Amino acid sequence: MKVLVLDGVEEEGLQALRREPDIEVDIPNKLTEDQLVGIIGEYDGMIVRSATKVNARVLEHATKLKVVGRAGVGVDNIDLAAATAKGVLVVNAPGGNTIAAAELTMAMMQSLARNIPQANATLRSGKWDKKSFMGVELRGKVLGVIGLGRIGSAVAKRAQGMEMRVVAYDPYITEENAAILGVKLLSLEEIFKQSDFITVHLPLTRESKYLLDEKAFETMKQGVRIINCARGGIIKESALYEAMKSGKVAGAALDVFEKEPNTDSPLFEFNNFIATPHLGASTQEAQLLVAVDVAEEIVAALKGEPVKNTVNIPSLSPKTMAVVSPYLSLAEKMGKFVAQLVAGRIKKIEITYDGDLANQEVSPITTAVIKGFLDTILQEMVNYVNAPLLARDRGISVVQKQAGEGSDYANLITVKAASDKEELSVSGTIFGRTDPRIVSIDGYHVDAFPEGHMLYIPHIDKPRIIGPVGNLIGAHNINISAMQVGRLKIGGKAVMLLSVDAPVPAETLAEIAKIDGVLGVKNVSL
Ligand SMILES: NC(=O)C1=CN([C@@H]2O[C@H](COP(=O)(O)OP(=O)(O)OC[C@H]3O[C@@H](n4cnc5c(N)ncnc54)[C@H](O)[C@@H]3O)[C@@H](O)[C@H]2O)C=CC1
Ligand SMILES: O=C(O)CCC(=O)C(=O)O
Repeated sequence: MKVLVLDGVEEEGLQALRREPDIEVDIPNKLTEDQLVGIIGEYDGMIVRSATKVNARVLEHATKLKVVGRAGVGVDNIDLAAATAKGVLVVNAPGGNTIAAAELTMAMMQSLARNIPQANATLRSGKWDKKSFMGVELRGKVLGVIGLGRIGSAVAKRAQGMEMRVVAYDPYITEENAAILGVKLLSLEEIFKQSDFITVHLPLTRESKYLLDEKAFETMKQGVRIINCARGGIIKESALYEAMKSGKVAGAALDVFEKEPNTDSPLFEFNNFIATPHLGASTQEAQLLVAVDVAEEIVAALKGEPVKNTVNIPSLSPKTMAVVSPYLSLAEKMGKFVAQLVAGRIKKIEITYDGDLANQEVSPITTAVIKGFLDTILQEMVNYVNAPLLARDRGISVVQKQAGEGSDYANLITVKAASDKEELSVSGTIFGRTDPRIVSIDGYHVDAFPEGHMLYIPHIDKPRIIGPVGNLIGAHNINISAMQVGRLKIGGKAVMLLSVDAPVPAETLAEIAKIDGVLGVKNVSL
């Protein structure tokens, strides 16, 4: 597999990728969009920061691409809708650059308060000018934080260390969580009214675009100072320009712009405006951390293992991850198993969770079943991102049920598939924490390790079935490594599940089907 690394991602952090013998890492110099379009078809994975635009055109040519990793937080340079439609997983590396961005915000705030960049420039131009640079103290000032997530919280803590009073607006966090930080949650209007400094730490979304516009500046305190180390476009630059011109805003610091790169903003005409070229994450520590994180995520994604920081499917909390990850592989295999057994046009897949799983967040396990099922029947790439969409597009209704009828197992997953011809169900469990088993097929008890090649033979429970089946398979020199037989009553219907070292050829299947009492025979490969 090949992974393309762009945008100067810290190479030292890519050890997780380099350790993988099956993964080749390419780190070319800067590529134009046309160059990227020309080569992207060779790659299974790619890692970017913010410069490369992973747009619909690039994704259209990415025929092998399975995962895009963002070495950082913001994914506005990646077309998520196009990636999802194509089944390309997008992962990011949040957390690694939190402190870097929070520290830059603090540096911006102190620079605004004390005119450090301007005084430095004046002095170096040969002027010892003390009078022009009278500053203000941060102590006792009100800091309005908009977006109290990872970075907003880190900024709040640091500002409190400087004896500022911190208030925040974030509709998605609770009063309790804000109170733990010693921060009071206010409405946006109150933030505008009360704050001496306002800093934004939220993603750029339809909702947050131009959150600070003409109207917002009007309601702010005279002499407010503004900082944006999050995303260009949260602040409307033309409105900021007018507010600085009128004197309403006493200073502004931007690390990010509506259009980047930007070297000729009209805002540069103001001496009380300071700017950096999107340096929020540019510390050695942050770049190493995000590279390490994203490289690990890419390896997990390419190996088909669970990923933590997915952007275009719901991220799993470490707690949920710990619960679901042992079941993902079993669930995928159960989906494959059912897909190979059930005949006809599939209409519905119902997944029921019992035991420990009855009260857990199991939707990723449901997705794993669907992924396994569709992987078996579709040519196109199926993954955790597009599996639910592909099922919906094919008119397959997916039903998830918890706390079913109860079972004797500590945990039990039952996958029931209904087609226009038949209904069939398979149950599986994990013994201990890691030992997967298929424990029933259509209500018939079995105990099979879901791996490799298997033969499923429903039959009538009577003598001279098992022996002839074994003889026919042995005659073709195929080794049987395990055999399970389940019946509900003597002489009734029974199922046989054989684990074999190779798929059984079609002609042998035909011979087995002719044995008196055999009701059907199917190869299953997991
Ligand atoms: N300048 C730079 O180099 C860097 C910029 N960033 C940017 O900083 C921003 C924040 O990053 P994190 O703190 O890691 O993200 P986060 O996801 O931890 O926090 C974002 C917070 O914004 C809140 N939020 C979302 N929509 C909102 C709205 N309409 N109004 C108010 N609050 C809203 C969320 O509830 C969340 O608490 C992101 O845009 C990220 O891309 C991050 C790292 C470096
Ligand atoms: O990678 C960078 O330099 C920018 C980081 C950033 O903006 C983010 O993580 O959202």
